[in-house]
Amino acid sequence: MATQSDLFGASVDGPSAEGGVAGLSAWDGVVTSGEEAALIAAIDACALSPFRFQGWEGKRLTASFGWRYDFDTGAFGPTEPMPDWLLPVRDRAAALAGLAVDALVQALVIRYDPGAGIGWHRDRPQFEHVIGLSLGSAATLRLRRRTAAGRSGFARASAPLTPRGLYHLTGDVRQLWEHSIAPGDVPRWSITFRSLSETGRRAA
Ligand SMILES: O=C(O)CCC(=O)C(=O)O
Ligand SMILES: [Fe+2]
Repeated sequence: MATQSDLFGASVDGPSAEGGVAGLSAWDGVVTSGEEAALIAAIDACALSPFRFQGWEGKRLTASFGWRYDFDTGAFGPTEPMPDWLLPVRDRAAALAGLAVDALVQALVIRYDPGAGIGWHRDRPQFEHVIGLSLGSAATLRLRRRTAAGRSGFARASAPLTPRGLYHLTGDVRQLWEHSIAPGDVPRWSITFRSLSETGRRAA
């Protein structure tokens, strides 16, 4: 049975400690261990390529379905449709987040080999809701938000990502906070579903 923890058990340091991190929810045990193994095998069977950003190549391996934002060129547009094996998890993700299934038009699959992580960022404004499923191993979603105090001031928070668990980023955590995952020493896989924002729909 999936359980939801509002605020995700996030621990927050600094100025926004009382407020927590609005917009962050998570559910444990959203897929079974058998489903997890099948999803990992399906991701590994995708044509994964290293994440590229303006000529720089990252260590994580990715493939996009439905819609694609190319960080190398800034191009945004439709791509290969979501494969059938992603649809049951997409439907579960949408139901838990309270969204229509057809709202989640993008899926990004990622494999993080040991030493691969994801640096500080906010997801592209062409997307709205962000829902991530973690597979294979635990990780920590690190969060930071610039404070009024000055250029180097950040409020920081973190939330545990459990394997087979799902997290949803909307509202403040999506719009105001940046997130990152430190490189691990064991592999981790993730599937991130996203809806289009008004900006994304206009660009489509
Ligand atoms: O692997 C994850 O759960 C995070 C992925 C992520 O932040 C992204 O692709 O924007
Ligand atoms: Fe992200």
